[in-house]
Amino acid sequence: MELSIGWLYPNLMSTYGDRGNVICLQRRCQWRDIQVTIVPLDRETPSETFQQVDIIVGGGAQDRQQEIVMRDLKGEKAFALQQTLNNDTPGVFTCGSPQLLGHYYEPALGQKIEGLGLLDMVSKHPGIDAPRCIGNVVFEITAKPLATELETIWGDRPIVIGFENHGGRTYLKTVQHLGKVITGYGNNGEDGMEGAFYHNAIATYSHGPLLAKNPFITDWLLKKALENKYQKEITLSKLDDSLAIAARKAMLQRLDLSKIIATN
Ligand SMILES: NC(=O)CC[C@H](N)C(=O)O
Repeated sequence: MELSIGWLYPNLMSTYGDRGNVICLQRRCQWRDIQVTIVPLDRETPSETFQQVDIIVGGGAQDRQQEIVMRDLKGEKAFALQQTLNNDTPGVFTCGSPQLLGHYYEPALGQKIEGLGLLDMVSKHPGIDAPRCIGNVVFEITAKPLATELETIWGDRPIVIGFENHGGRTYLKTVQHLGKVITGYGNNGEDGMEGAFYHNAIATYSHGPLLAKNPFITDWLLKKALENKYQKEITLSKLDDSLAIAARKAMLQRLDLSKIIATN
């Protein structure tokens, strides 16, 4: 079997280590003898390519880079990306990239950046004096049917452990939340909710990188992508996740959560 991973604007949207998500997907494919190609979806890339990949990964970026990306991601490319996500292609979008999938992002300085409007939500930076939302974040995925699917893969509650670093605050309208915050800020530090879930697209504020600390999300993305591509049910072989599990335990202990959450 083979998969292609589309990586949105690798040069402009890799400020926060989210390249690690691409590496995790690649490695977990290679360990299972699944051929994998990484396809940069960049300024030089023709719009058709945005529709030819099996998984999409979008990372975090600074406000200035988000503006450059949105200028490029207009018209045909925007349409192609919308089609891809509406056709249930799985994707993981972190921090700056979900802000661009919503209606708009208002930075602290400069003009409002119009987004794709695919996710019914808006993001605003409260101003240069407002504190950034920085730190370790733990949340439980509650979005349907994702939560149940993840629990089946992981054999445990889908508790996500990550790291957030954002000035923007996101407010959801009709789109489903990804999960409920256990510790950290989440979407806006006010409503206790984190991320968004749309078709098979996971939008989150969590870096980490997300997929290294939460291998069950990596496997869910791969399973969905293979099932879409080969039109049959896929059961992925188990991998040795003992290092990731040890890292998760250490972090829960550090955050004084190990008594409340017994997780893999
Ligand atoms: N980590 C990020 O991607 C940051 C996104 C955005 N520029 C913000 O500060 O809100």
